[in-house]
Amino acid sequence: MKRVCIYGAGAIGGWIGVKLARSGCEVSVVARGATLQALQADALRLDEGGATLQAPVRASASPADLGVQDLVVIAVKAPAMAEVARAIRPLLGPDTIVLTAMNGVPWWFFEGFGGRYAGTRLKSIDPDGAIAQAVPARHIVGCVVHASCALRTPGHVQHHFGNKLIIGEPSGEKTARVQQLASLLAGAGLECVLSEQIQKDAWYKLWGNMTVNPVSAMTGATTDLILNDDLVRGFISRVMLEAREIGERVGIPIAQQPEDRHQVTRKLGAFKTSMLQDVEAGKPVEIDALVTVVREMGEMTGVPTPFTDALLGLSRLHARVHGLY
Ligand SMILES: NC(=O)C1=CN([C@@H]2O[C@H](COP(=O)(O)OP(=O)(O)OC[C@H]3O[C@@H](n4cnc5c(N)ncnc54)[C@H](OP(=O)(O)O)[C@@H]3O)[C@@H](O)[C@H]2O)C=CC1
Ligand SMILES: CC(C)(CO)C(=O)C(=O)O
Repeated sequence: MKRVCIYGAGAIGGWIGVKLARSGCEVSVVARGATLQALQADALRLDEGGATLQAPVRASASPADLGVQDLVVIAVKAPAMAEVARAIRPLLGPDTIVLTAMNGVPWWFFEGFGGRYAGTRLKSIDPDGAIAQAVPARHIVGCVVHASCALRTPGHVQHHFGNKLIIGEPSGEKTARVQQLASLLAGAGLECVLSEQIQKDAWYKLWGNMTVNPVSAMTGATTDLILNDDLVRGFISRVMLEAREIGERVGIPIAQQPEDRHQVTRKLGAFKTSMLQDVEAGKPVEIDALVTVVREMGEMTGVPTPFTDALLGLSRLHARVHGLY
């Protein structure tokens, strides 16, 4: 697995890209705007543990310039996926793996999983099926990112904490290719965990950030302030109980109480969520992949979602008023 393309060299894509390039992969990048300019002039850079690591990469706005890859890492924010789908084709050969390093419920969630819901297309994620058509499910390996990175400047990433990528085939099978990919990522210095059921890992992460992220986006509050406010914490716990019931019905039960999950988030301290960072940067927010989709899955499974609906209505309105949705 030598030829690797990072689609979206922001905080997470840049972090993974530098790691893979320095472990011997031939890394290219699909980028645009200021990031493209920066990477055509200079190396991709990563500040980590007091050192700056550099990796020269081939950057283009056009996937056709980069050609068929062994591995494509998609690390854009969810609202950018429709555009990625329109352009990604030249990167995909018959054996290309597409690793989706993104938060939220991915478009392939019910591929090879979900019992009676198997194969369901989530309209809030992939309204017309164009994403699934552009990236056929056979290419997908799922990925849940447990790390925090931010952009210092375009093409220059600051790693904050966490080094873990949980990966897995949507079917849960331990295929040769997923094991090979896990070795590649581990060889690049990333802690790589092979999941039994990647949908469950994605859902557990979502269980925390589907609430804290939009509340932070609306209020400007860091995670500590959100969890220290009894009324806000009570509200988001009610949203989480709805999501937990939905997860139970689709086959991904969570054997925890919302308070247990809050303890995980509390460990982050006074942390600005990625959605708050997006609001501050004037970038589109990942509301559909984090919240709208839970409402959709509530309708699908017959779980009433009054608290989720309130959170969605308010956060969507906030984002619309600020031109971010
Ligand atoms: N940052 C973090 O710590 C964590 C992030 N995540 C998740 O990882 C995913 C990526 O997040 P993050 O790295 O923070 O996001 P960033 O916004 O930092 O990076 C996304 C990058 O994708 C680029 N991009 C978007 N559309 C295109 C396009 N059509 N062509 C080329 N490049 C494109 C953006 O370019 P441009 O700047 O021009 O828009 C940007 O450089 C998200 O789902 C996020 O929720 C998960 C865990 C932690
Ligand atoms: C803050 C955290 C870790 C949980 O809400 C997160 O996932 C994010 O910032 O996107």
